[in-house]
Amino acid sequence: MFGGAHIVLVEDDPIIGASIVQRLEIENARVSWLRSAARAVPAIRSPRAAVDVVICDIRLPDGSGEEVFTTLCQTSTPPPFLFITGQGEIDQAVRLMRAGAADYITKPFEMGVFLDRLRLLISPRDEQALPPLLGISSAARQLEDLIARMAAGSGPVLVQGPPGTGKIRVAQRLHALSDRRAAPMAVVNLAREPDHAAALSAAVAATGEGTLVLVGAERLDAAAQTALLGWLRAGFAGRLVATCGPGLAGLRDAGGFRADLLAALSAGTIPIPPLRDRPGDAVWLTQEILSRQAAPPGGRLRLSALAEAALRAHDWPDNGRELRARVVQACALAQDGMLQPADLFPERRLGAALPTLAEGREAAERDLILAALERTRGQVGEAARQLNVSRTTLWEKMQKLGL
Ligand SMILES: Nc1ncnc2c1ncn2[C@@H]1O[C@H](COP(=O)(O)OP(=O)(O)OP(=O)(O)O)[C@@H](O)[C@H]1O
Repeated sequence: MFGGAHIVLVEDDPIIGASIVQRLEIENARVSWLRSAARAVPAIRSPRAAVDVVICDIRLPDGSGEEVFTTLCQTSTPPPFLFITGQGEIDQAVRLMRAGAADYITKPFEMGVFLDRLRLLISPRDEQALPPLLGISSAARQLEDLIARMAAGSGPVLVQGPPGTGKIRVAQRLHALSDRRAAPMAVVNLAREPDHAAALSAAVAATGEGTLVLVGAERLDAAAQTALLGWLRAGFAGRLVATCGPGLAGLRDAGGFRADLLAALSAGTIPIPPLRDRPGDAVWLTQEILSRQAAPPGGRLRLSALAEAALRAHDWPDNGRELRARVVQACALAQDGMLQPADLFPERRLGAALPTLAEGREAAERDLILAALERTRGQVGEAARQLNVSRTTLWEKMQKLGL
């Protein structure tokens, strides 16, 4: 019935808890059973696997289910909550429904009725048992819904976001969810292709009715831009998915990208926000990467509370790519089975080396360029004038710094 869905049960009564767990497991769910409010909050906030639904008793030994729900709401959009209430607690349950909880059921209940109510809360997307792609934040969930809806279409898609946010993963998910998934998916990384028009032409032929992924659309040279527009207008049988950084509109304004091609590409846009705006996803991605690392002899590494706070606070200029590199490095540095902030950010250890002059210059340039873009509301030409450099120089620096 539950197709591998991950259900969190917050229940202190050993008899009720055991009978619910047993029944849910028979129905093919994965259940995490927590017996107190104090354990429930962190387990739902930073789960090892995305949570599809939470079943929560209102009365807990160290607080109430309401406190668990409202604490989670302070930092994120929690998964659907089904509350279990006693006869006298219906007012509280109604209040929680108004605050966004999904449903409640009053004790004693028939197991069949309980399972039916639970099934309604597990969305069809989750029944496909697809693992989260970008994270568990509400922004990531909304993006995944958008990807699923776009997968049903056939027009070009532009996946736009800062470096290392997983744009190629999004393109792969679009292909995997579409009815083109049995056809080929060809990837052209423009940074590695000396002759863009020739690489595109070969990929168009190889794609057939499948998906053509164009990585780094802002690099597309003028001749290849014209050729690509021609293919799209002539009714290209496959589907084009292009990835790009946040500056494609600026490049168009500076005359470096065809406006008609950009309009055609951006009819369907998937904008990926930077990781620093989704701190919960940074913790989720860390847990994901840890769970895929070979476990050291003492057992799988755990994340200390300080390390979790450091992950949430970091700026992540290189997003998921940086996070992956830091976590892999931290696994080699960690001691006593626990990841600490200094394992993830060794450059912050006392006595760590100063940044090099080149790093310092790069950081100062980044700050100045960001300030100029903010002042000119993103107008590259005007920002270049204020910084006394040419538009091309500014554009190249923005590319290099991933702005
Ligand atoms: N949500 C994520 N889950 C797992 N890995 C991720 C995620 N986001 C980024 N990564 C990792 O970061 C790296 C970059 O991913 P990907 O190539 O898809 O990003 P991108 O946005 O296309 O990057 P760029 O624009 O810099 O080329 C990969 O190693 C990928 O595994």
